[in-house]
Amino acid sequence: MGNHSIEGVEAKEFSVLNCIDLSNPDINNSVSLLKQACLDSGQKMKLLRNEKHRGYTPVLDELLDPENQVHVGDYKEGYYIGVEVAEDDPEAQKPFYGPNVWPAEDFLPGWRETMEKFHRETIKVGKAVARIIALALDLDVDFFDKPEMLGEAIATLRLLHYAGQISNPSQGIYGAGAHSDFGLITLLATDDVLGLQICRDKDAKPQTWEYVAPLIGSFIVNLGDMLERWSNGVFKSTLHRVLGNEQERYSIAYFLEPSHDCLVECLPTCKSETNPPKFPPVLCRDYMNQRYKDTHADLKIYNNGLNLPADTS
Ligand SMILES: O=C(O)CCC(=O)C(=O)O
Ligand SMILES: [Fe+2]
Repeated sequence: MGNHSIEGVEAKEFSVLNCIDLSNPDINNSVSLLKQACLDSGQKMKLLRNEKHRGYTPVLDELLDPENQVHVGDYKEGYYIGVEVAEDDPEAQKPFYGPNVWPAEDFLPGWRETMEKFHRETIKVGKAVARIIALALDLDVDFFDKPEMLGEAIATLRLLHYAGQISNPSQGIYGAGAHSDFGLITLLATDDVLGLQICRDKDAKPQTWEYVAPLIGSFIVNLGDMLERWSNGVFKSTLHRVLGNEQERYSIAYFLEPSHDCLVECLPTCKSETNPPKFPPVLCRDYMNQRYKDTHADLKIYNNGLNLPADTS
């Protein structure tokens, strides 16, 4: 990370955050193992995500932009891995805590260990970025480190695979529909296939979309909707989408949200008499439940085994 102060730094210079070096040979290994797993669709459905949002999410399971996606979901499949909490631990009562869904060790040897390590290491990066955000908002540097914040974070790793379905915005076909992520920030690692686009000014009409150039060995940092709410719009959440071309693409998203019981409300440093809060306070668990419900297929559609949402392409 560079030594720039936040104030007065042009938005472009924030790309110095790309210099966080997390290159880890294990990750390459896990990507090839994941590819192997993707070839076996019977296995995948055995690992189907559960009501805690852990496990495999099939193509079209998620629909992020219902207005433009004409009711066909995202052409991506994924695998959610959250904070591992044993079934008999009282914390597992919380909607986003519980045991993960893991493939059998002999099916993907070492995979669980690699993913758990990635989860542990990435949260440290997320907290480091959160400290910079805290300073930029005139808060104590450790504001987001408190237990009710990221001390007991909901932190979800999601491995994503785009099989090469070509997107066609005029027909509402997207790798991932336009959206902003739900939480504080998302750390995104991608392969070298172009696909991710951001819209810098989400209120502009028409919207302008630009590709984000992949940079191997670095994270793209997307700002989430809770940060927009906390900061009263000082930080706008990043509107983004993925366009597929015929190339296969892989990415890893690490979504960082505060504790279940965190009340996300306008920060004292972001409001004044002339600038009152723009958003009502929300409880993190309620907000997350609603956002997942709004964007993911009802699990009941999978009751008949391999039934996927209708693909009208
Ligand atoms: O695959 C990507 O680059 C982005 C994925 C994404 O935006 C998401 O899963 O929320
Ligand atoms: Fe996203």
